[in-house]
Amino acid sequence: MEQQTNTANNHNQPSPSSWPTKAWLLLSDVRAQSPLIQCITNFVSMDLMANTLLSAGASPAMLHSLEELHDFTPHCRALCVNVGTLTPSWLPSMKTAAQLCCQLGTPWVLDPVAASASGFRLKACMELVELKPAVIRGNGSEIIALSMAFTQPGKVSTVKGTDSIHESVDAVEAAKLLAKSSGAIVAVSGATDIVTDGNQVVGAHNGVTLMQKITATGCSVTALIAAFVAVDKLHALDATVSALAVFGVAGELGMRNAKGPASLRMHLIDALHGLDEAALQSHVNITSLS
Ligand SMILES: Nc1ncnc2c1ncn2[C@@H]1O[C@H](COP(=O)(O)OP(=O)(O)O)[C@@H](O)[C@H]1O
Ligand SMILES: Cc1ncsc1CCOP(=O)(O)O
Ligand SMILES: [Mg+2]
Repeated sequence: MEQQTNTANNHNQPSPSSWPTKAWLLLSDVRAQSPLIQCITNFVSMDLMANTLLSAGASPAMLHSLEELHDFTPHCRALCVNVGTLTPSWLPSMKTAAQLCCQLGTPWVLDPVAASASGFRLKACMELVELKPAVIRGNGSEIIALSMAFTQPGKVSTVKGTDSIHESVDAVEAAKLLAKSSGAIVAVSGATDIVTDGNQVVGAHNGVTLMQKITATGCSVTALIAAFVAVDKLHALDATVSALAVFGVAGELGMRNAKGPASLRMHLIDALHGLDEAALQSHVNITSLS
């Protein structure tokens, strides 16, 4: 039986001065509870995503076989679904796991990688959104493409591939529309990470530019969001903002020792593992944008 204490749940909507405390309490809860997080993700991201979850204190499991879901998924505290290397044979597993989570009240998080790169992928992402993710996290181009698919049927916003051709701030209105039409918290990563429930908009200003040059940092922060939502599922917006800020702070601290993307990847994981309250109090930079 996993420990269910949740110190962060005792806090109301954070004021700007209490965001670092909120982030610290949620990270502490992840470390104390070590929630089991199922990840159905792309081949590129499996390693970094699992190591991100482990270094934050969560317990990752990369299971995607349809045959295992009914036994395994009910034991998870959250699910992360990522369509990065989507094939028709994987989609039923993603949908079944998401449906199981909905039935069980388990939060699940969607990463719509390269959402409009193909008609197949966009349709799959839309079908997954219908299965009520607690959070959708993408880069600017992905959120604009997915939002447009729901709000302007027939129009397709192009994506280059998995990297964004938009700034996150250019996707604020699209994120709000997607949040309203889906009921999910929507997060747009970038220089400023933007999080919205459709009304309130919060910005997390942590991170370093070089994080864009490490593949699967976006995928990994989506999984970290799943871990934070697992320990505070009634406050998914706060959990999402906190996870993005914590990952960004780990990037900032890791950058002190990094010589380039490869060593940043290593030092970011080390920094995430070693994060303490003092580091979060001095580095977390979250503001209201609404
Ligand atoms: N210009 C930037 N400055 C600081 N952090 C950034 C910047 N761009 C991306 N990041 C961070 O890198 C991580 C991955 O984001 P992003 O590159 O937007 O996702 P994706 O890999 O899905 O395209 C996030 O934690 C985000 O905050
Ligand atoms: C390069 C690539 N191709 C398919 S999935 C993937 C990884 C994308 O990771 P991220 O969205 O975190 O950059
Ligand atoms: Mg991505």
